Amino acid sequence: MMKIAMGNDHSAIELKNIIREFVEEKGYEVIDFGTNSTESCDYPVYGEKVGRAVASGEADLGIVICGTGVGISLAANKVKGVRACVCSEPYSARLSRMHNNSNVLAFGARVVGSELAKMITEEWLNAEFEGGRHERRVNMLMEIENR
Ligand SMILES: O=C[C@H](O)[C@H](O)[C@H](O)COP(=O)(O)O
Repeated sequence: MMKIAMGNDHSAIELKNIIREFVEEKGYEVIDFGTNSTESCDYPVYGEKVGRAVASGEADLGIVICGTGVGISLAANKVKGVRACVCSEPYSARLSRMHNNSNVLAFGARVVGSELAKMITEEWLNAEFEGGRHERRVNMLMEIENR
């Protein structure tokens, strides 16, 4: 069973729970790194947790949610091996896997509604990396981490 690491800040608990259920219904196992408290917290903590879970192989993919998706995706992207992207619509979400082999999806709980978030998630999960010319470019991206 494929494992999805999920993380969010205080702004995104409700949406995280909706997406968690949606993803579980599709047959994925979710590792929930929180937060599950409505108390104000700091998104870098949860973005890093999800990034490390994906980079280490503990999870196959990750989904992170904060107010805009920006801060928590920046945090996940600081972890070596992570390619996180903020997507507010399904087309970019799909192409981020097909061309960029993204391994963490981010969106904003204050930006997208729950139905749009489900569509974004579904397109992303169903897409596959195309390889070919994109493989060279993704390898170039990852080489930046070694310089
Ligand atoms: O990129 C950052 C996120 O959107 C945060 O969710 C946001 O900055 C939190 O804002 P506040 O502390 O005002 O709820």
